[in-house]
Amino acid sequence: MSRARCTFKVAGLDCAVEMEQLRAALGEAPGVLALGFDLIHGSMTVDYEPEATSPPQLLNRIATAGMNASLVEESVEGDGWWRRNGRWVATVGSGLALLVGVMLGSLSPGHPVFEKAAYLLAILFGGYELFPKAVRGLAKFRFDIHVLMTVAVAGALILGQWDEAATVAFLFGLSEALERFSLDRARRAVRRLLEIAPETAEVVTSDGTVRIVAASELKAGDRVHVRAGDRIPIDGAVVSGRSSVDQKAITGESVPVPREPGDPVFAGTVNGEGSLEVEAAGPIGNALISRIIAQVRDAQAARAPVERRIGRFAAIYTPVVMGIAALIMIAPPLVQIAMGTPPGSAEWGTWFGRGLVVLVIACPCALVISTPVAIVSGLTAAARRGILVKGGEYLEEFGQLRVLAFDKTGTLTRGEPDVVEVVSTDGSDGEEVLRIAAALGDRGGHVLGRAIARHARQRSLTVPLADGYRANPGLGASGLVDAVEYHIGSHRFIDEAGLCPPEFHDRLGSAERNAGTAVALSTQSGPLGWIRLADQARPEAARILAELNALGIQTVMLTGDNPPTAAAMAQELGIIEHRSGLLPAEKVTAITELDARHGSTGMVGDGVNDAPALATARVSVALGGISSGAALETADVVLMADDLNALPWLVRHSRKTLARIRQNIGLALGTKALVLLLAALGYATLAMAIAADLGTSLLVTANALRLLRNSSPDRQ
Ligand SMILES: Nc1ncnc2c1ncn2[C@@H]1O[C@H](COP(=O)(O)OP(=O)(O)OP(=O)(O)O)[C@@H](O)[C@H]1O
Ligand SMILES: [Zn+2]
Repeated sequence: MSRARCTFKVAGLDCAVEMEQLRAALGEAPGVLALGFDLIHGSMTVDYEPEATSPPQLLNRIATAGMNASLVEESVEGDGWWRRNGRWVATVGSGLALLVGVMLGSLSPGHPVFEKAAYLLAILFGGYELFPKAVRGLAKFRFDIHVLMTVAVAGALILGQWDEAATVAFLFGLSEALERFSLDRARRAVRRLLEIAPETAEVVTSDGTVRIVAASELKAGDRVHVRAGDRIPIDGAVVSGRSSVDQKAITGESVPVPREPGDPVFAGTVNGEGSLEVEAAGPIGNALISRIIAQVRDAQAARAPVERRIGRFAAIYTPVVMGIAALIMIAPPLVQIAMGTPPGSAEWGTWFGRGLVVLVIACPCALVISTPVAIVSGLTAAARRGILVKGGEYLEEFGQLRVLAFDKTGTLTRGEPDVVEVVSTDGSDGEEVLRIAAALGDRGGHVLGRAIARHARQRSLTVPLADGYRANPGLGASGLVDAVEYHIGSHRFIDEAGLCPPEFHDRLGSAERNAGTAVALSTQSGPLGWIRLADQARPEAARILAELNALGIQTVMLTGDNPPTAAAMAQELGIIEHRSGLLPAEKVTAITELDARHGSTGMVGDGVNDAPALATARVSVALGGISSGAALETADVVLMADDLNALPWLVRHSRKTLARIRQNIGLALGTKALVLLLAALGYATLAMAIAADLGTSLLVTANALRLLRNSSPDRQ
């Protein structure tokens, strides 16, 4: 069981009452081991089992107790030198004792007592964690790895094979130590993300002097001075200065973004050529980088389906092999007896020994440990490239993806449409159409509406206020301006409302064949005109779609936009399949149908209109996690950068992760089969069996950890 500690700053924690409330909320929570309070600084430390809970879950519990807290600090393995190093000390001790035992055994006169004492020491050191675990397992009638290995050690002792028993105990201790080490290594790699944020900050005080403060002490409103070339210590907004900032730490892309007063900046990113003054948005615990790390940690804690499958397999495999071992121990001597050998001279010892070897082979170590290491390494490598994958299951799903559906506006296009034409049915210059459309656009959050409102202001029109705004997702919106009811939306919208007379229908139809999206404006009595807006394809979109196709992934565009616009955009992007005029519910049907026809279908979208379709897809992907907090919370996969570049890498990376897992399973099972064969033929010793297991464990773990290197962020 591992132990971790984190520290929370709790608002209003200054007397015993709050302390008791927190005790009540957290004391009995799963995975919580101990609570500590510091009333002077208003902070609380929680010791917990990282397998059972996580800081975000703890934060939720604190929130349900009605208190507001933020994460200040966490350390993965609890403190204490022994806790971190005890296992290694014991393993080294066991190895040394084993060595002494072997040397004493090879001396010609022999010192049986000292020799046995040395082996006993090796057994105790090697098994100091193993034996108690076995006892606990047995008490619950659970025949796990620990029981297996303990039986093997005890069996060897019964046979008088002290050296074998000591070797088994030592090697098992070593493999457990290595297993923890590799998992910790993969997990800690995430911490390096946090470590990129500086520990101290220069705070500008009200009298203009600069004070050095620990980054963990910063709070909302603090003015922080960031020198040229330094890392930014906190999330916030630039209040003075001009510079460019390298956001690679978060987005994985090192294209500097220009920053000036009003622009947001993030902890851990690197300030460029100019110095900046930044107003902190909140404590470091709420910073984007901290939230990313919390998400990655949660993702690491969740078991991927492939891990569960292997767990289920091991749960069958282990007892089956135990049964075979028992059979090998008893059956051949019984056969000998049946053939007439007197029971006393049947070869009990030989077969007991062979059975023990099989028992050790039953240990599914290599099989069980390699997969979590691969998944955790895979998630971490992705996070280091600015790709947040919310769990091993999505990595697995991405590796098997057949179809990727894309929303159009804001995903394949920039999502910043410009008004290119305003047409009024009364033949005027369309200012009235624009004013009313802008009034409605001001009310809703729709990209097109906002673009119309922006355009009206650029033309210095006064935009009236609209009342009673109602959105009709995927179609349009309605509202009152100066007590008159207006409808704005797609051609389909006014057609279905019966507000599209034939002559207007034809004119609008031919306007729609031009580039862009035409949005019609109408009253209850008929259409007033339309506004055509053009959005540009993202510069990287066509290239990325081609790359995905080359990887064997079919790309589909799903849009609520009208057919001619959609067709033109599809042609420009080289996307083969597209479906247009879809309402949100029809996008859901499209996803279900694609999934049934072609296999695993994922979707990339902005989550506003597409939330139902995104939820239906096997994996949902959101872009621009750095600019939209909502994306960070809802999508299964978040590309922190606001572009599509990470997608092909993620496909290759997920496939690589799955391939590593498959290689590892093959290697582990292959070795086991080989040793089993040798054991059946009587060629394998106990120590050989466990050494093979350890060797395979090492190999597969190293193979899994190699995925971490896949993140070398400079390749684009
Ligand atoms: N609030 C609105 N104001 C104006 N037009 C709207 C509004 N809502 C929907 N529409 C119309 O309905 C069409 C489809 O709606 P919407 O863009 O919301 O769907 P979508 O599927 O998200 O589109 P896309 O695939 O382009 O992102 C738009 O092209 C527009 O003509
Ligand atoms: Zn019409």
